[in-house]
Amino acid sequence: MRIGVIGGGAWGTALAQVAARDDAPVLLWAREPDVVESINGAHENRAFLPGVPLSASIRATGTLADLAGLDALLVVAPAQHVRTVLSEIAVGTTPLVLCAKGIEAGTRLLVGEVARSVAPHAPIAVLSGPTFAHEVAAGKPTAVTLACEDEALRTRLVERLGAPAFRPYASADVTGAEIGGAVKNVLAIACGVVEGAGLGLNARAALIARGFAEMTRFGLARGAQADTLTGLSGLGDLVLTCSSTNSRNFSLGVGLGQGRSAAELLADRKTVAEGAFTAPVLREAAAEAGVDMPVVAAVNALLEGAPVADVIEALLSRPLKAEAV
Ligand SMILES: NC(=O)c1ccc[n+]([C@@H]2O[C@H](COP(=O)([O-])OP(=O)(O)OC[C@H]3O[C@@H](n4cnc5c(N)ncnc54)[C@H](O)[C@@H]3O)[C@@H](O)[C@H]2O)c1
Ligand SMILES: O=P(O)(O)OC[C@H](O)CO
Repeated sequence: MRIGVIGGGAWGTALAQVAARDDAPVLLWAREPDVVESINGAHENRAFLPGVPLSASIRATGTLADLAGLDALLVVAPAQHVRTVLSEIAVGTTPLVLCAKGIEAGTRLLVGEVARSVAPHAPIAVLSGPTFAHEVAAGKPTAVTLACEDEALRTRLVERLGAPAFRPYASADVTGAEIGGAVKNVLAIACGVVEGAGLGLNARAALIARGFAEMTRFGLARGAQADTLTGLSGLGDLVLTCSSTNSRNFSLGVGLGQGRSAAELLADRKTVAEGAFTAPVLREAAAEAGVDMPVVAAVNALLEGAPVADVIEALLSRPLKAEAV
């Protein structure tokens, strides 16, 4: 299976490295000419994954059309740009493996739904889970959910991408795999705020648990299976992203919790904190589905400039209620 990767950020590069196991050729499209040059010339992505020696079998291109005709494409552009990049390539019936985590602004579509609308004849799969790119690229043990409704394709992808230190767990629940990754980014911002505001570890654990209840309510309303939400792409990724400043979303939250503004924190940013883009559209999608998501609402308030103390007080003064989802 000849693999192409759309997106030369940290995650696209790390996944190219996974796919290049045993010197298998991998073609990666990057938007930035310096990334193409750095990968082809120095076997390193100095801009987005510095310090990681890449396989010589990874070749980069700045021309999306070069990826046409490969056997599967890993789509690793940020969620808000997936529609544009897929519109610029003749996908046809080539399987698409969606690896971005988010919901498209305006349409409220999950990335897989965006892909279906742009490339209606392409089989869809989703790869998602607790995966810091630099750890995957360094060969540290990692497990992900690989979701695809087509059992034969799912098996081929698991076999092609799987390795002792990169373990894809198969699932047929594409929607569930996507919702975990999209929602956890917003909840990670909230956990970062707890850290930045010095609210303590009890508060962070409570936020992870109550945030997971929000993810579950929203996921079930959108057709996800409960098992997927408690798996790697849901709870697994929530725990990872809510625990470490290696997460861009958690770090953004730390800054907000320290009283800095979202505008200041997001200005001139080269890397993506998807939660900042997903938060407003998730709030809309939750309202549309009739799902209560108070932590998501709080993150939106902070991104819109509400004072940290006010937002925390509003959350803490909600009426006490039963714990059940
Ligand atoms: N980095 C990780 O550890 C990690 C892990 C799992 C999933 N992801 C997800 O992968 C996706 C990509 O993130 P990343 O970490 O690889 O990116 P990154 O933050 O390392 O780099 C930013 C990327 O955005 C691209 N970009 C910026 N503007 C663009 C535009 N107008 N059109 C197309 N592309 C544009 C850049 O070319 C670059 O590839 C995100 O959805 C992210 O949530 C990241
Ligand atoms: O750095 P973050 O917050 O985008 O998280 C990266 C991955 O999604 C973790 O699984």
